[in-house]
Amino acid sequence: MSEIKHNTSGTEAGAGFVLHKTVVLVGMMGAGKTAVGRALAARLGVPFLDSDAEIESAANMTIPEIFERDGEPFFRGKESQVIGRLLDEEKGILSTGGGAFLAERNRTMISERGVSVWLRADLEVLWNRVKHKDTRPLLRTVDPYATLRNLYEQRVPIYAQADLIAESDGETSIDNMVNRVLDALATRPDVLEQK
Ligand SMILES: Nc1ncnc2c1ncn2[C@@H]1O[C@H](COP(=O)(O)OP(=O)(O)OP(=O)(O)O)[C@@H](O)[C@H]1O
Ligand SMILES: O=C(O)C1=C[C@@H](O)[C@@H](O)[C@H](O)C1
Ligand SMILES: [Mg+2]
Repeated sequence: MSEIKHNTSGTEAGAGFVLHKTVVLVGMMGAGKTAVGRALAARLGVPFLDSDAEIESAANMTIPEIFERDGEPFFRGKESQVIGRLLDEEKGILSTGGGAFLAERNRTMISERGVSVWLRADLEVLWNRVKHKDTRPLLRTVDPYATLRNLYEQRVPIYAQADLIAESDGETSIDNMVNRVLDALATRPDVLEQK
């Protein structure tokens, strides 16, 4: 990876890009925020940040353990703090947790200090990606598919407020998703400038 230079105007990355604002990936569980965010950061040679991973390492607990011991409102408080800190610390690619964009204060921080990209996927695609894993406490219900569907219906209108959208269908590889996010960012040279 090429050397990363931090300065007041942006993070100078490899491949002739300068990142002027943090790119914040939002969307449902299983949308690919973590997987695509990591690959996008590697492609651009900029830092990769993940709010779920930061919360887990700060607490030295997994997300299901935090939900179980301290409850969801406690987790949401930590999530806001971590997103605020990561947006302040350095410019990079920030993958959020699936519920992060729902809180108005988080949306305000993100729109003031970054640019949001909604990784949109159909419910069935999301379900196929999350159904085998037990790491998402909100899906630990008697009917996790119905729970996911309810969350999807409630949340889609809020994710739709993101600045940009990249579509993820069942056939799109993680690398192709990176290209789609870059295509969306091509409309925003104020965020990602190609030298
Ligand atoms: N476009 C894709 N093609 C193939 N697999 C994908 C794609 N996007 C995500 N996946 C896979 O789906 C699973 C869930 O993806 P990921 O963990 O990145 O979702 P997330 O949006 O970060 O979810 P959460 O909100 O729970 O953190 C992972 O195994 C990931 O590798
Ligand atoms: O969609 C959600 O509300 C969540 C998604 C995950 O990323 C974690 O942040 C947590 O499991 C909650
Ligand atoms: Mg994730």
